[in-house]
Amino acid sequence: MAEPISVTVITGFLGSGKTTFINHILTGNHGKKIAIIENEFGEVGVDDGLVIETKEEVFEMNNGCICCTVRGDLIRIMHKLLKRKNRFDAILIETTGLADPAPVAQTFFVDDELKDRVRLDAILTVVDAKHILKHLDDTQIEEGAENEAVEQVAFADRILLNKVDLVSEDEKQAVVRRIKSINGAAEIIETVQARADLDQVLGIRAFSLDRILEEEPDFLDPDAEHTHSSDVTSVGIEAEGNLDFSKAQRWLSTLLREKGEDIFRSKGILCFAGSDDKHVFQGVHMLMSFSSSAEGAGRPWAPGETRVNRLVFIGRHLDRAALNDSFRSCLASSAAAA
Ligand SMILES: Nc1nc2c(ncn2[C@@H]2O[C@H](COP(=O)(O)OP(=O)(O)OP(=O)(O)O)[C@@H](O)[C@H]2O)c(=O)[nH]1
Repeated sequence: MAEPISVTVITGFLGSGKTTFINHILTGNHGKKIAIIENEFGEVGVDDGLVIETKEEVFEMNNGCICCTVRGDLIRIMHKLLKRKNRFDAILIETTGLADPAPVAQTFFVDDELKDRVRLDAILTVVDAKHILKHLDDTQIEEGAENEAVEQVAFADRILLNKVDLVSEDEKQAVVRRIKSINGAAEIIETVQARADLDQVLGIRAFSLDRILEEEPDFLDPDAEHTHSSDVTSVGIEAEGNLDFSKAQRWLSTLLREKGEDIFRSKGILCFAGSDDKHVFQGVHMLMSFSSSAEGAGRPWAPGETRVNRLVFIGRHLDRAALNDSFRSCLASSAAAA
């Protein structure tokens, strides 16, 4: 029988740098044929426009959460990939920032076909050095629900301590201590823009079933209970039309300055009046940035592609009507723009 295909599960809280990491791998010199399975949280998917275009194949699963409702889809995609004549050397699975990696990993041990033909190489957890403590110590999570940021660190075989450019040495050491208190076994790799040495993250044979069973004795029980906190929700906006750049920038910077504690993650693909480029907006709590396809961010508009603004806000206490209204008031052609 052929050598099992290596699967890497990439997890990490909202905005930690998972897509950045995937892009780093895709542009790296690994000589492997890689398939990517992506699962994004939020009513409107944006990541398909943010993963850079390469010859690799990307499969999206955006109809629910990979660790709960769409595990059947994951199994179906995996079976399909295994049937391919020209096989993949490796499969990367990017989970949503709110996923528990354990049920995803379990899939490869309880499905009879996958068990024999796939080898879970590692669970890699990307950690945002600036924001992780806020989420590990989140006191607002509903009773009975899991803190997914803690689960993601606990289940990691290797941790990418990312965004070390945003913290001081003391802050970084505090994060390292906290990570080690949750998971003393995982090696920690410090990164900026998730630029880890590929030999340290792919084909590392780091996943250990024994360690996981120690951590979670019912890991192999397909009926094990698993409850997400339901107060973190998303508001998606999908609309044609050109935005006025200054208005949109003012709107988003004010919004994140005032509500960035509760808005964990925001991102979007935007159309601006007077520009043919695709523009990318990225927000993680109060930090935000704009970039464009002309600068290499995201894929440029394809010929004939309908230009649609797609934004998603993920967090607590989101005001859907206010977000939609303020978006509309930034349209260059709207009455409010006059
Ligand atoms: N300063 C800094 N920013 C980073 C670094 N790595 C990623 N970012 C930025 O952080 C933002 C989020 O990165 P993504 O890679 O989209 O994060 P993600 O984990 O895929 O996010 P979601 O899956 O949407 O939750 C983007 O604006 C990135 O450019 C880093 O090392 N330093």
